[in-house]
Amino acid sequence: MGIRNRLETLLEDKRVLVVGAGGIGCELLKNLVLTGFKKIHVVDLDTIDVSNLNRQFLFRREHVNKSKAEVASAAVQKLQPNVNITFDHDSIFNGDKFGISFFKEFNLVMNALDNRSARNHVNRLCLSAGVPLIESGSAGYIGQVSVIIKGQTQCYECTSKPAPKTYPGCTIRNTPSEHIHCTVWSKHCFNQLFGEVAIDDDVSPDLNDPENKTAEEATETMMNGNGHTAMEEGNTNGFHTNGVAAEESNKNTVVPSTRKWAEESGYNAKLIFDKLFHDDIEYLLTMKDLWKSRKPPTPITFANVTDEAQGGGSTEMTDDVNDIMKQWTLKACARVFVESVDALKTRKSGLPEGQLLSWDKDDDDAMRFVAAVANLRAHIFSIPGKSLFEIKSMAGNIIPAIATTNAIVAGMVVVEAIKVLRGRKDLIRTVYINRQPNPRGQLLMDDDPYPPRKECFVCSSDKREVFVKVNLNVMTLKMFKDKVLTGHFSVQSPDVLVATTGNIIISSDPDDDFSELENRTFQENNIADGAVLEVDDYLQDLKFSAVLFHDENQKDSFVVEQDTGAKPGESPTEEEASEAKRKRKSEGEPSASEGHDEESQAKRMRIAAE
Ligand SMILES: Nc1ncnc2c1ncn2[C@@H]1O[C@H](COP(=O)(O)OP(=O)(O)OP(=O)(O)O)[C@@H](O)[C@H]1O
Ligand SMILES: [Zn+2]
Repeated sequence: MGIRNRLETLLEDKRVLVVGAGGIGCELLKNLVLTGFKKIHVVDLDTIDVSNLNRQFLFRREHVNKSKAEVASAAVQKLQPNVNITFDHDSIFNGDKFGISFFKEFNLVMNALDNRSARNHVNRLCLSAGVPLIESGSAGYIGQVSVIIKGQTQCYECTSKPAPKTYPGCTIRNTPSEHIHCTVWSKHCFNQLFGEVAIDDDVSPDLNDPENKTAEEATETMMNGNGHTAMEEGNTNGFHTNGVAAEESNKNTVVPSTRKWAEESGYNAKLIFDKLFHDDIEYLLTMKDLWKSRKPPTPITFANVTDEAQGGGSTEMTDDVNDIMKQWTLKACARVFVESVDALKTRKSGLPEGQLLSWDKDDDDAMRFVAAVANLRAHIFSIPGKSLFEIKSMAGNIIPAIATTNAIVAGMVVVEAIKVLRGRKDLIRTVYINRQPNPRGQLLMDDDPYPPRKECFVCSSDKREVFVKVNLNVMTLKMFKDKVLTGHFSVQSPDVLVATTGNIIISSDPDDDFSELENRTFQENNIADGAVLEVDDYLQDLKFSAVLFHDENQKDSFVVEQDTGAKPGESPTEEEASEAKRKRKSEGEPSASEGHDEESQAKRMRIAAE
């Protein structure tokens, strides 16, 4: 029998699921039908955007705003009319439709997703249903394909993925040293003034900065209104401490939020300018310890920036506020600041009561505001400025999607898929697409799949444990549920009980009212250091223990260690050791263990580029 016939026979009755019909998904669906796959189901929640058309080649201009899953299915059906292709325009998180029994209907699942939580979710369902999964991803010129088979290879979560890049709050609020710190602050500033305010978005000086030994003195100054002109004028300053700082200084003064202050000032752009770039900076200067070994910031006012012709001599700078490729002069930044604050103020006031603006890199006013604010702050801290174009790419975390990388990834997915369906697990490889050929001239590299990690909290057959450091006096059960269980562990419908007492503290049943309990801290619920919580998500068929450790240094934040069973702080972990091994093996190329999501890809790109 020829190879074509053998393939036809093999694929005749195989049913496969493709999750995601974007960049990789379109390539993959085309490859599958051209290879001879006969029964394909595709799930995608999204509709087609104009920006998808340059690489998601199954879509045409007339398809914009239509379902990706539907249009992609119809397009590949045309390529091979005898293919049985079905679709769902829905999120894979929809547990009513896509539960374990749904996954069991397939011989193989292939992910073509773009986010970690959906990948985690499919990983868990495939493990539970006992269906092999092929995971893939790309970021710019690099890509990866790996096969996940329960009990035989590492699952997607055997290695923890690097957390999204975050910066210490005090660096952002007090001592920025890179332009990205100013860009992050600037996005927070947008939220403070016009958008949804997250607890981590505070832009005012941070008195809790561990370096700031003069905090008390500074707090006194602020509370008394001494030496801090704006404070003397009542609420014109709007400088507010975070809750903990206020508590620690034992002065529960209610200090108005930046938003409230801006609203009361009628969003007067020039006043906001002087508060952000002069008054708050003057205030930072009173925290003297911060500037012992750093260059202190230089406050600016709207009047002196606009009166002085700043930066006019530099060829790199422009007064043309429409030039997004060149760095604006300070004067131009001040002008954009006023224009964008005015525009955003008008848009915000036109919204129905209670609605807010949300930051989007493609929203011109929002982007111009962030670029101007970031450069003004950068100037204050003696950090070189950037063009709007550069800031947009940093602020939007943009890694360009490269159609060719997606095509190679999708090709390798099919190669591995056939091995899995032939039952040739001995042939399975993890494949990496490098940014450039390695010293041996290879652009594509492959490696043996790694065996499952014994302590993986998702796929281990015996010990599923994670260690979480939280401040038990600050973190409420609700914060734990939202930030740790959902935000970090991608758990969808958790039931949580305390191992020692058997008390249920979080319930997935919508009829249960746990609101009183959930709004209390762990400490208020008598949950102490070392407590073991049993977490159970019936939708994902996932159970693990979370051991809580009290850490005074965490506020509403947390640290997770889920690796070797070592207590928090003990290192190196087994994962780190095996990652080092992989790095050696791949001769400086990206490591196998890292995920496919934006952050880890960016990290891998850096490694590859170095
Ligand atoms: N929970 C989910 N359920 C179903 N599909 C999902 C889910 N999350 C993401 N997807 C889909 O996965 C696909 C990923 O494709 P891709 O990485 O090319 O992203 P994109 O949104 O099409 O493009 P870009 O992000 O570059 O604008 C998208 O079509 C997206 O809708
Ligand atoms: Zn695992």
